[in-house]
Amino acid sequence: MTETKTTHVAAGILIRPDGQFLLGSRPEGKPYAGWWEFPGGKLEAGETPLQALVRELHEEMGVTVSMAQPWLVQTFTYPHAHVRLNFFKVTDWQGEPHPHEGQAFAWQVPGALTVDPVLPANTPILRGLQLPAVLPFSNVAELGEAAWLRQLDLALAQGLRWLVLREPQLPAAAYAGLAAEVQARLQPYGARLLVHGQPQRAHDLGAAGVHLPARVLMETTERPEGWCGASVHNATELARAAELGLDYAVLGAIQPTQSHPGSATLGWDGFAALAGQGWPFPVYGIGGLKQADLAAAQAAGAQGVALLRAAWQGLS
Ligand SMILES: Nc1nc2c([nH]c(=O)n2[C@@H]2O[C@H](COP(=O)(O)OP(=O)(O)OP(=O)(O)O)[C@@H](O)[C@H]2O)c(=O)[nH]1
Ligand SMILES: [Mg+2]
Repeated sequence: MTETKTTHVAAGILIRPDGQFLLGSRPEGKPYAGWWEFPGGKLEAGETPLQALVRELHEEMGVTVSMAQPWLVQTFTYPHAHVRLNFFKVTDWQGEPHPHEGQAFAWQVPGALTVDPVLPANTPILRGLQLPAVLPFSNVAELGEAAWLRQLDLALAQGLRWLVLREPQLPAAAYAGLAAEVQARLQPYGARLLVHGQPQRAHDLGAAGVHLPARVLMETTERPEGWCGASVHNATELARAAELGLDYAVLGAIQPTQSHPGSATLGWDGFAALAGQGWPFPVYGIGGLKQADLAAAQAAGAQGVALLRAAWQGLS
């Protein structure tokens, strides 16, 4: 039997207040020289990922990390190594990046890279960086179509760029008609529609992607095309989402909700225990949340909050 040795790596995503993040080119003489990566390197014996991150960023570019949050964990098999990459979001540091190893640096806008190629293991990370902090779910069921579309227009003008169209009460034809209305509104903003339900439905409606209910997630065996996330409630469902290589998961319920009365709730402690297990995608909290819960969510390790009723309140 052959045993695959795992190389543990820590890498830092330096994020400026304007949202741009830093990539560096790999120096000559290393595998994948010239490819773009997040600065970082291998853990030394006895080091934690955070300790390795702090050391590597200092060695490679003279930056002193003062604030770093563990973000995604990605495993990947290269011809030269099987790597386990611990990515951190670095939001505060001292010193300007200096190329101590002859590398080049480039600040990049999420979703609009100007450099290539990027190391193949980083593709999901670059997708994750495009996801919003607040993921809105539609609420036609409660507001009615006309009133909700008015709120959607306001939200788009205020920056909404992602939408999960979840209306399980609508028959297929009515859902398709609504999706077309919504697409026409999102398109001028370059906003993305995620259809709720089966992957085939998203394909037929020409949406940017699909949001799988947990039941559909558990019967899905191949990663759907386009953007794909899922609703999850436990470690088993999170593990399935990871196997499929999904872009995000929405984990809940955090608090009791009107849309799912009587469901079990996790609270932020329960959320943190599940979401903190080193998933390769960002995890949102959902269930009875408001915009004002964003800080608590992120403190619990969340990408942000998925909002249903609260996404459409207080807009004017
Ligand atoms: N630093 C870094 N390494 C990455 C990224 N993505 C990725 O697949 N890797 C892989 O992780 C491994 C470790 O990276 P490294 O070569 O930077 O290690 P290091 O700085 O300790 O260098 P060394 O080899 O001189 O000790 C490499 O196999 C590299 O291909 C990334 O974004 N940043
Ligand atoms: Mg390195």
